[in-house]
Amino acid sequence: MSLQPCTIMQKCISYSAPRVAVRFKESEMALNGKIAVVTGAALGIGKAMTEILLQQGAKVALLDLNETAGESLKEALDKLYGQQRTLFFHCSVESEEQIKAAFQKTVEAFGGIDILCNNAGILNEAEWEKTISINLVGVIRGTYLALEHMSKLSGGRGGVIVNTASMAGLNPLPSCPVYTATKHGVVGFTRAMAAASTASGYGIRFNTLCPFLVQTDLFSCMWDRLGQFSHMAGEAKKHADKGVLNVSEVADGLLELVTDETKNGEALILYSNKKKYMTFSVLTQ
Ligand SMILES: NC(=O)C1=CN([C@@H]2O[C@H](COP(=O)(O)OP(=O)(O)OC[C@H]3O[C@@H](n4cnc5c(N)ncnc54)[C@H](O)[C@@H]3O)[C@@H](O)[C@H]2O)C=CC1
Ligand SMILES: CCCCC/C=C\C=C\C(=O)C/C=C\C/C=C\CCCC(=O)O
Repeated sequence: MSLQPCTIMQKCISYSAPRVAVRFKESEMALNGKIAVVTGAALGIGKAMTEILLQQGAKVALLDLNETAGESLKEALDKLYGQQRTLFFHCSVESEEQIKAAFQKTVEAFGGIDILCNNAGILNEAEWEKTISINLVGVIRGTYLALEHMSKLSGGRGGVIVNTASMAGLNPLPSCPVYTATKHGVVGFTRAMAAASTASGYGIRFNTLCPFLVQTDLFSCMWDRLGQFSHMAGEAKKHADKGVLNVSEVADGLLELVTDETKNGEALILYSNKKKYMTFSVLTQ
């Protein structure tokens, strides 16, 4: 697989139409009547998550900082699924106010929230504070605000929250220490929330997706985002040789975590053509 600098790659990226909508009969759709929110929904993994949730019958609120890409995706999805199936909100996960407003409008339009995918993330070792703010603080903020609508303790129906971490949430990526720290944080936060939910009766399951490399802009553009670690860019080639996932493989992983009601506090590791659940050892005294 060849890796290319961001500028060239962006010219190569063309809009790929969402997968065909009418693949399933209504009775076969696992998420009929469910309401989902996806952050970072306009491109890459979030876009594929949105598509699979729609294919399975859910209504989806798309939240993204990129207004142009978000609105153009909404327009394409309207043609396939009808205008009533999706909402788009121009929203940064760094803004408490914007997330709050997006959740509130979703509940008013669709009648609740059953599924939250905290997916928005960046890789930028040069802007490391922003990386922490989006990748980790954004996930915590989204989760806490969603609890107000989803938790059975506050009148919600319960549901499932899936946070996009990474293999870098389980193993170190030496060229990206801050990205690694944020993704370890997401895995730890999610596991703790899963246990808190069980202990407190939120009625919400919490899981993480931990993909290896995925063919998206984040991956293609990492060349100029490594900051003081840019001399380690060759590491990418070594990793890429082990295989790169496509976004629909990650979306399939999401569907498994959303639909399998036995999964809570799990980290689903996704490699190209294979997947497995992380086994965590628990320290006892
Ligand atoms: N591409 C990869 O190799 C891997 C990516 N991941 C994770 O998957 C998630 C999605 O990444 P990709 O789809 O690859 O990236 P991407 O760059 O293709 O898409 C990210 C989306 O998030 C949006 N976004 C960025 N900052 C935002 C903010 N502050 N508020 C709202 N939306 C924002 C972008 O506008 C974009 O639509 C990230 O959390 C990333 O860390 C995990 C493992 C591997
Ligand atoms: C040179 C830097 C490579 C950067 C690659 C670009 C994007 C990566 C995004 C990720 O989320 C990373 C995903 C997987 C790799 C993480 C850990 C590597 C573990 C190494 C191993 O176990 O083989």
